[in-house]
Amino acid sequence: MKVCVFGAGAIGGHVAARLVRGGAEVSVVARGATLAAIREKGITVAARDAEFRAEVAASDDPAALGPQDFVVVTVKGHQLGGVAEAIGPLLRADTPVAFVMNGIPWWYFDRHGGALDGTALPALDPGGAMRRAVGVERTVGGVVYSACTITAPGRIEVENEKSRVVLGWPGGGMDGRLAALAAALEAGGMGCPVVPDIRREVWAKLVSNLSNGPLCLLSRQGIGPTLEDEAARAAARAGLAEGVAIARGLGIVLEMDVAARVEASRSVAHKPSILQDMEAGKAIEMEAMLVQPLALARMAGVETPVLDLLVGLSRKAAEATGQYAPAA
Ligand SMILES: NC(=O)C1=CN([C@@H]2O[C@H](COP(=O)(O)OP(=O)(O)OC[C@H]3O[C@@H](n4cnc5c(N)ncnc54)[C@H](OP(=O)(O)O)[C@@H]3O)[C@@H](O)[C@H]2O)C=CC1
Ligand SMILES: CC(C)(CO)C(=O)C(=O)O
Repeated sequence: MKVCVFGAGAIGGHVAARLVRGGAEVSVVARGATLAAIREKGITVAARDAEFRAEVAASDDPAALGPQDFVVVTVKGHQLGGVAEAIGPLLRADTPVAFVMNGIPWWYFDRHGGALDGTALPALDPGGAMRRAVGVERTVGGVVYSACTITAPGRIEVENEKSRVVLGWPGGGMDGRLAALAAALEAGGMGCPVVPDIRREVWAKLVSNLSNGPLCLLSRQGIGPTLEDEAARAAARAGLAEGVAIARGLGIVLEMDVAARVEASRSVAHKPSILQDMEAGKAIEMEAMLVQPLALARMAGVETPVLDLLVGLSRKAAEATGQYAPAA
């Protein structure tokens, strides 16, 4: 199976290396120092279960990699415009494209059903560029649980015990292509359940990003250290509860013990990717992960005073340093 991972950063590098271990023929679209390092010495993953190196074909030009059986996109939300421009040469008529990223995906209301079916989210897909370049027919939703940090170009450290990517077609269902990708990831040591309702998975993870992410941006510390503070834990519980309420307003009922989830997060030292980007002086992935969920809350008539404050202050902090990234 020929798979291309578009964006070989922390998550993309980890996924690509697991796919190699699982027997897939893997290439990556990468650039700059990451591309040079991967060409020279492959991708190194240091995880709890194994430390290993994986060789992949790498290029900054998708045309050099050619048509694929599957493409996995793992860039930051505000980098999708560049992907839409470049992805064409990787696609045959039937190549599925999985978007394995945090936040509300650009396709969220496609194949959604009901009154909101087909609602476009221009802040996540300006001008409909991704809809034109990829389209919903071949789009697969993805949610990733893997706490990754790049410690040198091409080297990724993974903090959590066992990583997993959850995949699902926006309209539900399963087919051989998804099964083959999932099997390769599983064989490489990364869990990969395929689920009938990927939007539920989006929200099940997003509620944590929404509450912990801004708190860590404001404290400039990892999740566990931030949650040592009792007031931060109270805010995290309130933020999580508001996230669950937004999901419910959109028709997704999450069975979640918010207090238990906050307690469990106290043992996670990881600095969320948005904090890693803030510290590195890079653009911060705020639109898909923080801003759009609150826009959807307004759409669903759900009030979110705690998240409004947390996200509002985080946005101000990012704007003050020129790191607020609207969609590309
Ligand atoms: N890191 C983590 O622990 C987790 C991250 N996530 C989510 O996963 C997604 C990916 O995050 P993460 O891996 O951390 O991000 P990274 O910034 O580490 O990786 C993205 C990579 O894509 C590259 N890229 C972007 N656009 C292009 C392009 N047009 N051509 C070539 N390369 C490109 C970037 O290059 P460059 O650096 O030059 O921009 C970068 O190397 C995000 O949605 C994030 O929220 C989810 C769970 C955990
Ligand atoms: C913090 C983590 C690993 C999950 O909550 C994440 O999604 C991120 O770093 O962006």
